Amino acid sequence: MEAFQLLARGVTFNKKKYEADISLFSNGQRETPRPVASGELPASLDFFKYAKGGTQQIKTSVAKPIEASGSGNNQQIPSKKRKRDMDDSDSEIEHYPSKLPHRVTTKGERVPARAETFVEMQKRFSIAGNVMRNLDGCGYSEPTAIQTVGIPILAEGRDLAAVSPTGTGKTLAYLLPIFARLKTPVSSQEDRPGVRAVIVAPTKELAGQIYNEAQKLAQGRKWRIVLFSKATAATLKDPSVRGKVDIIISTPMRLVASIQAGDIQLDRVQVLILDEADRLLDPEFASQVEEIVGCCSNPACQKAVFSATLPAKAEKTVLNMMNDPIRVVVGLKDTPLPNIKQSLVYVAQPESKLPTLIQYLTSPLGYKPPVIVFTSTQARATSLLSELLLAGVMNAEALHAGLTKHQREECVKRILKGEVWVLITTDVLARGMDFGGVCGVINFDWPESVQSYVHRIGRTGRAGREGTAITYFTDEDAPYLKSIANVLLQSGQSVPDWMIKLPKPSKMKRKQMGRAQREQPSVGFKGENVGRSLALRKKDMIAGSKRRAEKAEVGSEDEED
Ligand SMILES: Nc1ncnc2c1ncn2[C@@H]1O[C@H](COP(=O)(O)OP(=O)(O)OP(=O)(O)O)[C@@H](O)[C@H]1O
Repeated sequence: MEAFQLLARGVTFNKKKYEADISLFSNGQRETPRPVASGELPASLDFFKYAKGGTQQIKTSVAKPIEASGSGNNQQIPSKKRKRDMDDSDSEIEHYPSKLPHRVTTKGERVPARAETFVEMQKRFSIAGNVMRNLDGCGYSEPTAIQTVGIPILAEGRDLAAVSPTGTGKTLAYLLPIFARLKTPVSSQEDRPGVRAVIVAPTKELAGQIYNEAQKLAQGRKWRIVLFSKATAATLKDPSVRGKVDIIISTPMRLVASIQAGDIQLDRVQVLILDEADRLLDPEFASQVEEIVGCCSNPACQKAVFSATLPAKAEKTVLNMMNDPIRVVVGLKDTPLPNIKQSLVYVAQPESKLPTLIQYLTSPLGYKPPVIVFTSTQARATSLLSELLLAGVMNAEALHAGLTKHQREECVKRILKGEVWVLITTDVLARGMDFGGVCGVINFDWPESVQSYVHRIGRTGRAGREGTAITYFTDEDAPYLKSIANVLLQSGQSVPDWMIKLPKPSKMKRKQMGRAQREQPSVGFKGENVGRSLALRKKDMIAGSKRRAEKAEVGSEDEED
């Protein structure tokens, strides 16, 4: 069957009409890789001989949505885990906005009372009328769980470490209190204290998205919100310009470059937010973030961190930076919401991933666009795009850190306009990005960590919508299955018994796996193996794309960050 798929690549073929002929290639048996979440242990994976012991499914019940009254059911969670989280908590509440039940655990001294509606928040925290109208304009009628709890905490000036699943509205949970705390735009104040709030995010794309959200809320008033780039950083060198800035949104590297050049001071910052905090504490960013935190030297500076995942070590670090903090966890840590239907698909060999994906994307039954496909490296994203285009997959694009700023921005615009059906990317887009209505995520390459898995699949199933997440795994990935299988189990999905019984890979093995993922060769057969005419088409396509990239380059002003 695979041979048939390879030979037929790039050819439009009515598979339904010639079903009988196709079946000749499959030797009467379909070898199509299949989801194993509900299946048996593939013989080649039975390293530990679990198959004999049966492949009984573990099935935890999926949380039932609770009624708007808010009385009711907890998400079903393994009892051991539930106990651990409850021991942690000072209070436990449930919330239901966006159609999903959420269990909320808070820990800390004198936790401010939650606010059930935006109107209640306006009354308690004197939120400006225009911000309320803008909320309405965005279609936000009731707060999500993290908003009901997080907004009062921040609006009352407390430090906060918040963990809430992907797509549950964390951005608004910190933007709204910033506007409440800053009260009036700096331009209407006499002393022009400048830069009063700083939001740090790990990628330019995410910083840009937060900026757009902040602008939507700020409409109608003279808030000065700056998305930090080389160009804006240059204009802020002038103290009279800087003095009029309310909020800066930046990646760590860009902000630190300005701090080190003496072009910006953060000593009057009143609110510092670290979005995707655990990522910001990775070695790549940690020293820069430390420097930013150190420069926000105002003793009254309020600090808050947000993420869908916060491993224990990162949590300890952030809590140490804070003053009398409150910790909030919505749902279970590191656990996707049950509205994302997850499956693990066994594909045996790395070479089988491509035909499996092509079959999925060209199936006569169709798939629901748009989908996001994650690869482990930029080179694999680029080569996978070439292969998909050759196979006739429509409206596919690749977006990764190897593109210029202009190319990345243009691609994001096309995604937001709905012009991209298949977006191939790397972990650069795994966190925070909110492309409304993404129907599915495909992990073409195995994610390097549980956190990466949770954030990748969180690009779908946002704001209470449904989504699907498919993860391919090969024989080589099998030793790392257990941790992801546990995530599925914890979020209420079916997982075969043998997966849970697999031994946990050591730290050393996990490191090796990360290296192996990054060292994978390009995807596909590099032209010469798929026939001369296809190779020529591929060459033309690459030349065309280079020409377009060069053309785009002319218009681009700032390629850094
Ligand atoms: N109160 C609300 N009512 C309806 N939709 C909302 C509300 N708050 C936020 N949203 C929408 O929910 C979506 C997800 O929000 P957001 O991007 O802030 O999620 P997040 O929790 O930060 O996710 P991630 O962990 O992936 O960064 C956005 O499209 C946003 O517009």
